[in-house]
This record gives sequence, C-alpha cells and structure tokens, in this order.
Amino acid sequence: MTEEDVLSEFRASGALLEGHFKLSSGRHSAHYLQCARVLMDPMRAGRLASAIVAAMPRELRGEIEKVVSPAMGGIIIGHEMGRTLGKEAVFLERPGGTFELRRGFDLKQGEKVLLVEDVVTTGLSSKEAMAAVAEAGGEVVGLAALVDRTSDEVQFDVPFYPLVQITFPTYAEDELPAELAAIPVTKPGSRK
Ligand SMILES: O=P(O)(O)OC[C@H]1O[C@H](OP(=O)(O)OP(=O)(O)O)[C@H](O)[C@@H]1O
Ligand SMILES: O=C(O)c1cc(=O)[nH]c(=O)[nH]1
Ligand SMILES: [Mg+2]
Repeated sequence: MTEEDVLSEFRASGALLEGHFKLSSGRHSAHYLQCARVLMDPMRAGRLASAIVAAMPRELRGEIEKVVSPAMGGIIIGHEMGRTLGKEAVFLERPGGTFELRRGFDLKQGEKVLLVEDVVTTGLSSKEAMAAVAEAGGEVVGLAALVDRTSDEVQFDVPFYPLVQITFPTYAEDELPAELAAIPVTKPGSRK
C-alpha cells in the first residue's frame, strides 16, 4: 500500500477530521485522525494490519511472541495484527492512570512483544506502554502503528514501523494560533 492508498482509506471512512482537537498529550491540533472510523470496517482493518506486517523485516516478524496494545485506540489494530502474525493479542488499560495488563492477560518472563498503537504523536503513550510491558516481564522488540504523527525529536529504543507518516502541526496550550483558538475544542481520546 502506498501512503496515498492509506490516506484514501482515511478519507473514505471520514477518519481525517478538521477542527480544534486536544490530543492525548495535551497539545492542540487542527487535525485529528480518528482511527476508530477507519477500523470500523473489519475488512479494511485487516488490510491495514497486513500492510503494516508486510513492511516489517521477516526476522523481526519471526521473533514476535505476543502483540500488546494500549487501550482504547490500539485494541482493534493490535487484534488484527495478531491475526496476521498468528499470535495472541492482548491490551493494556489505565483505569488508575497507569497502563497495566488486566482481565487475566499476562506475559512470560522475557516474552518478545510487538507493541501496536493506532497513532503515535509525542510517543508518551507508547513509552508508558513499553514500561508496563517491561514491568509485566515482557521484552518489547518493536513498535508498530497505523499513523506516525511524531516530529524528528521523538526517539524510541526499539524499531518503529508506522504504516504512514503525517506531520500535521501541534501546539502547546499557550501558543495556539488565533484561528485555532477561535474554534471550540473537543478531546476525542480517553486519557484523563
Ligand atoms: O503519542 P502520544 O502523544 O501519547 O499520543 C498518541 C496516543 O493518543 C491516543 O490515545 P488516547 O490517550 O487519546 O486514548 P484512546 O486510545 O483511548 O483513544 C492514541 O490512541 C495514542 O495512544
Ligand atoms: O495525539 C493524539 O492523541 C491523537 C492524534 C490523532 O491524530 N489521532 C488520535 O487518535 N490521537
Ligand atoms: Mg491510545
């Protein structure tokens, strides 16, 4: 799949939103990729997951023992990646503010994990999820995502495999452009 093919899937499903959004990090943006809309068609979700897996090196694919995703956004794409890889897919939740495995999900000591996100912007959620995997005994061997919204400063300790990179600007609360500040803000994600 080319980058334009992926963006067409986002446009076709009404997942490319324009307005004024408060992101998980607290930063603001005039653009939001609502991945839940792009993933609501199971066939499309499967196609996108297969495309992410196809872009990963064969050696890494062979190493993965389990897929772990941060809820909510990572769950559907993580599950579809698990299907493509033929591995179990579990998810992390943060009812108390910190990511943890619940519902009887666990990891073996040293189990090799592919972390799967829908969108990565500042990378904070991914890093918190990696810390939770380590805490549970797993070893993250790679990070995969549908969309990479990061700037050049964001670095990870493991290889990062986004399907598409889109650099929409983001702004701190105290540096909003006047035209953005004039639009009422919505916060689509679930981080408190
Ligand atoms: O790289 P970051 O700056 O951390 O932003 C990306 C994170 O933000 C969104 O989740 P959110 O916390 O909004 O909650 P959700 O997954 O429940 O929608 C998205 O699903 C990523 O997890
Ligand atoms: O940074 C985020 O919270 C974020 C950005 C985006 O475009 N889509 C999304 O689901 N989350
Ligand atoms: Mg999320």
